[in-house]
Amino acid sequence: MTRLIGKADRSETPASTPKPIILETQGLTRHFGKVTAVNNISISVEQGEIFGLLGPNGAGKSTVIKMLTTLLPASAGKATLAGYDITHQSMAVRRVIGYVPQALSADGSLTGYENLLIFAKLYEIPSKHRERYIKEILAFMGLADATHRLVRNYSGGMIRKLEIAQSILHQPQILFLDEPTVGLDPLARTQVWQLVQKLCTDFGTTIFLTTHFLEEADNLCDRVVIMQRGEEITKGAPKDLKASLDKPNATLDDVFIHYTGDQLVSGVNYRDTARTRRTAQRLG
Ligand SMILES: Nc1ncnc2c1ncn2[C@@H]1O[C@H](COP(=O)(O)OP(=O)(O)OP(=O)(O)O)[C@@H](O)[C@H]1O
Repeated sequence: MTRLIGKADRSETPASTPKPIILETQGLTRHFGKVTAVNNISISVEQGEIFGLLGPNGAGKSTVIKMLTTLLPASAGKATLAGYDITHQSMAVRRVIGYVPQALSADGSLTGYENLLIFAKLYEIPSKHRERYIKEILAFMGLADATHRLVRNYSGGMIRKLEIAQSILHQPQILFLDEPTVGLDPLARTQVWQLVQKLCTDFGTTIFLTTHFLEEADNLCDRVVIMQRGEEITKGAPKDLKASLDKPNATLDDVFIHYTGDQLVSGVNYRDTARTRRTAQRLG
């Protein structure tokens, strides 16, 4: 695929070279009435990084993503993406981001091609380029054979890939993925993660994701933030967070439990939620 953002192979950049900050928040806060969903979050994400937002149900992860994607106004604080302010330059922010929400965003009554055509029009891709771009992106996603099949006949993993295709058609610099592997079987989950990694390593796309699957966050993410009840609990590279526990062979699960206490949230604990979501059928 030739159109995605110019190659910025992370392996070519010496580890010590500081990379530009592409996303930065300062004191980002959101209230819903008396509920403080997100409280004073300050994070910075480097260009080309895979950054993970982790936390139990209700921690505030989706609310952070919704503010950063300009779907929800912040109650306080600020954030910039690729230099654009989410409050004062929301249209510019929307042009440089892609967003795959938790909820299903593909239309089952249309083919994969037709779904992408809608997004191509929304992104104002010139009509003479649309067919080529769509075919390129479907091939990149491994969906070329399913181009003209109705999406209702796709597997959950194929739909997720199509949704990612929709969100990167306009070559965003930053891709937001809210729980991208919920409800997928292990094979489909692995395929989605490989795709995410490929986007990042081959094309320099910055990935900002939320997940309940800590093992995957551990394998994929350059850095993570753990949130609980709207607050930032800890952040860092998974290997540094694990090393900080002073426990042999510590996992990111251990880190999570250490910092959050695996406390009950809305009557369901983290482990139950992760288990439930693992078996959930996204498409019913
Ligand atoms: N539109 C809303 N109105 C009122 N309260 C809301 C709204 N959206 C979120 N909240 C509350 O804000 C808090 C954070 O919710 P949020 O969905 O951001 O958490 P989350 O970490 O994404 O959870 P999950 O993992 O279940 O998706 C919760 O207490 C939630 O009930």
